Amino acid sequence: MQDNIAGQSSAYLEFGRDHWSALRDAVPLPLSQGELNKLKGINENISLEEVEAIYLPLSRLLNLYVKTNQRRGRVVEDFLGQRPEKGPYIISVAGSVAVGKSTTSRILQALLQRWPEHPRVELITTDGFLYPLAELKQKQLLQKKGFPQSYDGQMLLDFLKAVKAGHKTVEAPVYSHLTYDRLPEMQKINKPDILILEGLNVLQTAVDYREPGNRLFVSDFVDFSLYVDADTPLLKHWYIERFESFRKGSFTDPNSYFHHYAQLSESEAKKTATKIWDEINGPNLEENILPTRERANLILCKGENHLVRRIWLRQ
Ligand SMILES: Nc1ncnc2c1ncn2[C@@H]1O[C@H](COP(=O)(O)OP(=O)(O)OP(=O)(O)O)[C@@H](O)[C@H]1O
Ligand SMILES: CC(C)(CO)[C@@H](O)C(=O)NCCC(=O)O
Repeated sequence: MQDNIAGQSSAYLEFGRDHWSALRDAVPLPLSQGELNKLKGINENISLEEVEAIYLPLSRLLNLYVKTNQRRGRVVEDFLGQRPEKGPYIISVAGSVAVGKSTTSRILQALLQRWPEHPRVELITTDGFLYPLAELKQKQLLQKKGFPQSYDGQMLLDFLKAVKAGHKTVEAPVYSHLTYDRLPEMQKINKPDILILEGLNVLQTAVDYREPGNRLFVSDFVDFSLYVDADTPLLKHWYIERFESFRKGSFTDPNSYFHHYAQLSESEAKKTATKIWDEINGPNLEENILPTRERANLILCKGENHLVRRIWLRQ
């Protein structure tokens, strides 16, 4: 499946791993020991060789895009004779459940904030814009969690509108994987240089509008979009593997929505995770997420062990 992307669309430049990683030579900033430790803190399974080979060149590419955008902003400023309010450069990260969107985003946040042109990089996930659990239950959408209709699309668009307009502080709702629900506290976005917006739905066009006639999409506010891709059997495997590590870890917390799963045996847990994948996350991937892949500016294709095998960059 992954190897078909370039065949389907000549709009993309294709890079093998070696070609791409050779581009890191031009990254002027080597990672300090403190930064390496910080990256390990994001995810202990991430290999530092992978960070250097894949994510450093990616941060350099994004730095070039952001700088170009900043230069374009200065043209408008010269033309107007004054500096207009300007929101952050927005980078979106899409892909399946369990592909590693949040890990990828956190690595990018750590790498991008090292550049002097954009030291303030904030990150939010669209999970916070899922309807609260009680509302999902009432709308009978619990089995459709993560599908387009399970998000408050208008709230997400209102948030992006305010951020892009350069408002000083904008609040976003926060989701907890532990309670499976929105948290009472909000996350404050304080006019960063870059905002990374991560979620299943960031390339989708089908959102639930309160205002008829409002045809804006998330992508209208996004400056650069990434899609993290992997073959479906691998994604299912990663989902089941993560469920298993939750069973031993966070599900043992009595506050966990899935606390009852902590009692399951390993084989029962595998069966449960397989069922959730086959009934919810797998169909959502096929119907709503994968069809958006070729809208992205850049596609990162992962293979075994989350190692990136190929990169496609829209020309
Ligand atoms: N680069 C990586 N190297 C090694 N393991 C990784 C990497 N990226 C993600 N993982 C692992 O893959 C699993 C899924 O990662 P993550 O939680 O980041 O995915 P996600 O796409 O944000 O998921 P969700 O949509 O459910 O929030 C986790 O177990 C994580 O530890
Ligand atoms: C919160 C989402 C939708 C996306 O991260 C996902 O993790 C989820 O909860 N999916 C529903 C089925 C499940 O529990 O995995």
